[in-house]
Amino acid sequence: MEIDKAIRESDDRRLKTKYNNAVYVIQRAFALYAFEEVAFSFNGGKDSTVLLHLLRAGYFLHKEKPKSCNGNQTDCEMNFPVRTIYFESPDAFPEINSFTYETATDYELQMEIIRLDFKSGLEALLREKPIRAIFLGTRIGDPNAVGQEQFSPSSPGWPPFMRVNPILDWSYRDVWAFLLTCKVQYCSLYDRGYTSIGSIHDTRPNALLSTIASSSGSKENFKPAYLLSDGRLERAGRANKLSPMVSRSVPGVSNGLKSTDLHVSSMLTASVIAVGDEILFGTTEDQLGPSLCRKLHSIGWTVSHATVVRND
Ligand SMILES: Cc1cc2nc3c(=O)[nH]c(=O)nc-3n(C[C@H](O)[C@H](O)[C@H](O)COP(=O)(O)O)c2cc1C
Ligand SMILES: Nc1ncnc2c1ncn2[C@@H]1O[C@H](COP(=O)(O)OP(=O)(O)OP(=O)(O)O)[C@@H](O)[C@H]1O
Repeated sequence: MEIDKAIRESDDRRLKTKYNNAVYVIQRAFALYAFEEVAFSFNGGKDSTVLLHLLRAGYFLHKEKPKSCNGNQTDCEMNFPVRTIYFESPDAFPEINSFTYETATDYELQMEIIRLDFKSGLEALLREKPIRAIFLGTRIGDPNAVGQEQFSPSSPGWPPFMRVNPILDWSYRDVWAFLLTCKVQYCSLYDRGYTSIGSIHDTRPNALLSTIASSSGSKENFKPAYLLSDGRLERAGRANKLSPMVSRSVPGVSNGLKSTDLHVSSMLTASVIAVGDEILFGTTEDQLGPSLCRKLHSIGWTVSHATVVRND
């Protein structure tokens, strides 16, 4: 199995630990549920691409290799029998759609396309199929990961199934370390500065990866997603990270990117307050404030005030 080999040969110890733990969770799920009772929720995003390869590795390690292969079975020859579900939306990027379809063909995934919202789609699926557990590429830091564990029952009001989150504890860096170490394909948008991908209306390249100052007037280019140094800012290009009040004011027009930009730049204003007698005494220089201002500016915020106040 190429993935397993690539990780074993890597000298990234942290990645090895993350990989082993994720594969352990996958094998636990395969031991708890029959293959026809599990599904893999795949949307062509970077996290679900990682999960696809982990699942194939976990499945391969879980199953005994057929004797006739003499251990020489290649990845392409390995049939992966887990049902794959993709909630296809008319608002998805064409690059995401084509990557999802191409990957399903390349890895012979039994992919079902669902053209309903998540909840209704899952209700319909569970009425028809004996599914009890669904693998997701959810990670800590995703807004919907709050309160979740590696095995978390679906929320109240949702159809009943177990959410299995093998990469819940993976960081942004871990995701890219895995994709680059294993040399697997990922959606081309990530090479154009997109770091987390929602719909065409609410997602744009991450400004922290811009190669030019926004004021210079020349065409803006973006570095690849794996060069983002602070993974906590991976959702900086997604408008729905904004407060509900700000998000609601973004109209759902077909070319929503421009109007989102307008709202982001006109509505996101910050004041930076440094607290410290030592700064006011002049014995310490405030280094955090200026660096925070630079960071906020680089992701499109306006800083209206920067102040130093006393400890009390
Ligand atoms: C297979 C699947 C199961 C889900 N189960 C739940 C759930 O139990 N409770 C819930 O609030 N949201 C559930 N969701 C919605 C996700 O929490 C989330 O909104 C979605 O993955 C989009 O994430 P994003 O905003 O990071 O793109 C589920 C989504 C999928 C695809
Ligand atoms: N449209 C969808 N169809 C199927 N599964 C989905 C869909 N949207 C989200 N999911 C599931 O939810 C997980 C978390 O979604 P999320 O958007 O955070 O990650 P991602 O799309 O894999 O990567 P990125 O954060 O770069 O967009 C996915 O990995 C996938 O398992």
